[in-house]
Amino acid sequence: MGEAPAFCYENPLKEFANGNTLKSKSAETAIVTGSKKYVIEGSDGKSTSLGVRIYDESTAQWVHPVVLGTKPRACKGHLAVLLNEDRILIIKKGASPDDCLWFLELDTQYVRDQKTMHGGNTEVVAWSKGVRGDAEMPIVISGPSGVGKGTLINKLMKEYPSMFGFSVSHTTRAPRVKEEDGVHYHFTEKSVMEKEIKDGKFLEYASVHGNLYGTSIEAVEVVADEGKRCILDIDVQGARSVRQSPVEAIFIFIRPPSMEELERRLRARGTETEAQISKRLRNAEAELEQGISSGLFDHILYNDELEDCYQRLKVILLFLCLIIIFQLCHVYFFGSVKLMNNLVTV
Ligand SMILES: Nc1ncnc2c1ncn2[C@@H]1O[C@H](COP(=O)(O)OP(=O)(O)OP(=O)(O)O)[C@@H](O)[C@H]1O
Ligand SMILES: Nc1nc2c(ncn2[C@@H]2O[C@H](COP(=O)(O)O)[C@@H](O)[C@H]2O)c(=O)[nH]1
Repeated sequence: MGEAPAFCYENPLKEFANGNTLKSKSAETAIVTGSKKYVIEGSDGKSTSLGVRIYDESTAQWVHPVVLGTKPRACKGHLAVLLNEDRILIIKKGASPDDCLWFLELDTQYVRDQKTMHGGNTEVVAWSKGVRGDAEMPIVISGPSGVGKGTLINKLMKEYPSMFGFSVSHTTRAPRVKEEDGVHYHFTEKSVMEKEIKDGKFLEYASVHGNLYGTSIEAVEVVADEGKRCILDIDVQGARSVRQSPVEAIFIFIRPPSMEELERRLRARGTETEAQISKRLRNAEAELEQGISSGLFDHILYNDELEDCYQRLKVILLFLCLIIIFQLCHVYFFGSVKLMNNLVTV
């Protein structure tokens, strides 16, 4: 299960075992790795979330890092365990099952990429939620523009409104007639979105057909908080970014029966100018190439007859539900040990 806590001001395990409320001093834990001591600040009665500061022994300085991701809500106390030298597992005291496990990422690929984006010399850490069972695994749906992703997703949401939730992306493109802000997209100014990307608010983003599109961490969490499985409609670049992120997801690529049919659908939709249609069709060729042959996707679906394709999509999703039921049965019959193993190896 990883390493023992490297350093704690008090013994939080003892406190947890006694069921005592932790005193304010013990609401902080510290983990030492290399020359750095990561102090996780618990509730001081004022802050609403857990804080992080770093003591760098090589410079004898305290540093306040850039903290990415949604911060865990403050709690009565917590236990911190260093895992694989690259992240700290936080177990919150008195939190609900879906809020009790968190990771503070110190040196994961994602954090290293973000450090580079911040110029290389800035300390960066990232929070990610620890409870990530299959039940919450998002579904990423990609495919060229006009292939029918939105149509398939709409059918799914209509048939299973309490099971699936749509991740509302941000985009800098102009709204189409009938598109609503906050429902179809969060329509955003480029400068605002660029700032939010820099602040680490996005799980992924990409420049698609000349505009910026991105999935905010909040958009995915809103759906997860509703207890629904999140559906992301994103391009292939975005799918690749999600693959490289700590988020585990199921990746589905939708392909058209032919380029001629794709063009027919795009024109029939009537939402793009001639120049935009040409651009989208040009990009479609590369997207199809990457979608089919990169090994990025778990499933590739032909959207020829809409109803057939929809049924095949449902078979994939139904299979996932069976796995979840199997896992729940496992937890029910064999206790929580297996569940804990899963959680810490996420
Ligand atoms: N199997 C199908 N057969 C015929 N027409 C289809 C099929 N699937 C979708 N369409 C139609 O094709 C058009 C494009 O579909 P849709 O808007 O869902 O594509 P999309 O992949 O979401 O595009 P974008 O990536 O640009 O958002 C729509 O007019 C839709 O009704
Ligand atoms: N990487 C991302 N791609 C996204 C996101 N939201 C939508 N998209 C993709 O953009 C194109 C064009 O969409 P349209 O609404 O302008 O037709 C399409 O392929 C979408 O899948 C996102 O958040 N990230």
